[in-house]
Amino acid sequence: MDATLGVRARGITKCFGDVVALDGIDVDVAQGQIHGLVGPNGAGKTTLLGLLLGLAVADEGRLEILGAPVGRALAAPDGVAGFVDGPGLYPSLTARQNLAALAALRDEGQADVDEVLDEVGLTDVAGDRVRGFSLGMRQRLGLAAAVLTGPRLLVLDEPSNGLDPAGKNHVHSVLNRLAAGGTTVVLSSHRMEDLEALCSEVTILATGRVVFSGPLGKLSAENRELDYRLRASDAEAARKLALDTPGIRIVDQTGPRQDTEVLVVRALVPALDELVGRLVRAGVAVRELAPVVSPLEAAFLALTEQQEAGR
Ligand SMILES: Nc1ncnc2c1ncn2[C@@H]1O[C@H](COP(=O)(O)OP(=O)(O)OP(=O)(O)O)[C@@H](O)[C@H]1O
Repeated sequence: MDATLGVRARGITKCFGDVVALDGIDVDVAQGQIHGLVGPNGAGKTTLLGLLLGLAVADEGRLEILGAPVGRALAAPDGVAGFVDGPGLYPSLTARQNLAALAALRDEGQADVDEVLDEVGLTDVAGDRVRGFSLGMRQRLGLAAAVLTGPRLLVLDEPSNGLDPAGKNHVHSVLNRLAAGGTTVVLSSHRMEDLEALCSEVTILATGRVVFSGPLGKLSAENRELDYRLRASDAEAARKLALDTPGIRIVDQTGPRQDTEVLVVRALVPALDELVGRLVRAGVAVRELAPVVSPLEAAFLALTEQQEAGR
């Protein structure tokens, strides 16, 4: 057992009849880390989160949570909170009443309820019945309910679903605060930009197997060519310099939103650095330079394509 890990999974397999939802997966999540689960639909993310929440038991393998082995009982392990398939809330109660009921069960005070409502940005609607809440408001209230239990492992399935930008900021700041205080967070998402903003490590799942697990930096640092959007002060001069720079290829833009002021170049980072140097020396200003898809999304697509090709 490793007490420094929030989650340690070894050889975890979970089947539903003939469907192998998880196929012998290994995952480590350090305590106090925000860890993202990524993968195509049906990859096994929710199944894994369900095992962490004690909603199901693995068929094979060993799962340790917060340093303790998980038994065969269907119950949330001590210190674990969260939700899969949306939070369980009482629709006929108000947001405050939902949390107050939970706080009463745990002998928490009303002050905690108001504080956590404020933290998720629901103070203004605290007196409204949950029945009328949008998906994003429910997600935030579900997070508030989980936070109220003072979890040491927080497990969230698609917590960003339905969130507007303000809601997303609230959720991110709650998760960052919890992690800074030592809470381990494991969450799934299809939104790469959220994962990149929040997570230090990710696990990519495809058809029940781990395709990658580790720091985001390791994914971006891998020797992979990416497509970059380049907007320069002189588009024609930039195009000529790009054509002359070894290791740079110009990619035709497709789709209805072609922008003649923007060049899309495919390159490894050193060739891109060389091109930027040449642009600057030629007096061409670089106004925008960013990957067309993020390194996580590119790695995710490449890894899952590789796996599909190998099947
Ligand atoms: N209760 C269940 N009964 C039968 N099959 C299930 C059950 N739960 C999950 N599965 C199957 O297990 C596989 C993994 O599903 P899971 O929900 O874990 O994937 P996911 O990565 O969360 O997908 P999504 O991104 O669509 O939420 C899928 O093939 C799914 O159909």
